[in-house]
Amino acid sequence: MAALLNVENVTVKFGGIVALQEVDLSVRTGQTTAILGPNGAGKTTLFNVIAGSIRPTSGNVIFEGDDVTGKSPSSRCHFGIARTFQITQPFGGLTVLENVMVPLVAKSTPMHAAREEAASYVDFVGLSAKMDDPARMLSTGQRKRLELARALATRPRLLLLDEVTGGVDRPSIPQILDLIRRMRKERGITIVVVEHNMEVLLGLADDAIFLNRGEVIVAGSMAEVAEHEGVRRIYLGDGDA
Ligand SMILES: Nc1ncnc2c1ncn2[C@@H]1O[C@H](COP(=O)(O)OP(=O)(O)OP(=O)(O)O)[C@@H](O)[C@H]1O
Repeated sequence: MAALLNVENVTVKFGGIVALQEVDLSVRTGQTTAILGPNGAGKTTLFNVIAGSIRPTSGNVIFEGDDVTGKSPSSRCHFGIARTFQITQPFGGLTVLENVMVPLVAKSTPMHAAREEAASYVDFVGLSAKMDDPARMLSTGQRKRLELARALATRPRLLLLDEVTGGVDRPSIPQILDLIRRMRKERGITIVVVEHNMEVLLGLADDAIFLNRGEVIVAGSMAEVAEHEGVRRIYLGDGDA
């Protein structure tokens, strides 16, 4: 299957710290890819390199054949790359619907069409009943769903999810995972996730890359990577930590 995104030989240095060392990653079209690793492994740095908020010291990021390495996050958004944040950032004073309309209006969608399209995303994430409530009234799980609706409103082909179940109460997690799976299946969106919960990862990801100290230790199918002893040690508590 063709790759939608390729990270090629990317190194990121912060002063003397090498956060990523010659990392390659291929994200297959229509699949969900997980970035795994212990604390400080470079997961967030790799995520930010793909999102465009960190520019690599060397190496390239190629999206659908275009070199987007030097492009800003907002310009990547036009290419079809969207991201969510670990700490959600809705406009608290705007309603749920208005929050989802923002990216559409920013793309010069006429107001009536923006309202209609935004309502379809609000419905897709299961927040129709909250449509006219101010975003600040939402629970953490509902905010995560609003974040997904806002991401959909950028009409992405690649969606980057940062700890999408972080801070969400356990009973609400399956609904969010179901939504993400539907984004992939029904809308064909390719997904990259950074996530600490192995149970979540196993239920979500097709492919995975495992980093340690900025280097790729293993990459392949999620099932294969989950069997790697380094992954088992960190995520499943096998052996000495
Ligand atoms: N802005 C920065 N300035 C200096 N060093 C940084 C910066 N961002 C990350 N680092 C360092 O780069 C390395 C990789 O960090 P990164 O946050 O990517 O790891 P991570 O795998 O996401 O870790 P965690 O699971 O703890 O979030 C770490 O040594 C970190 O201290």
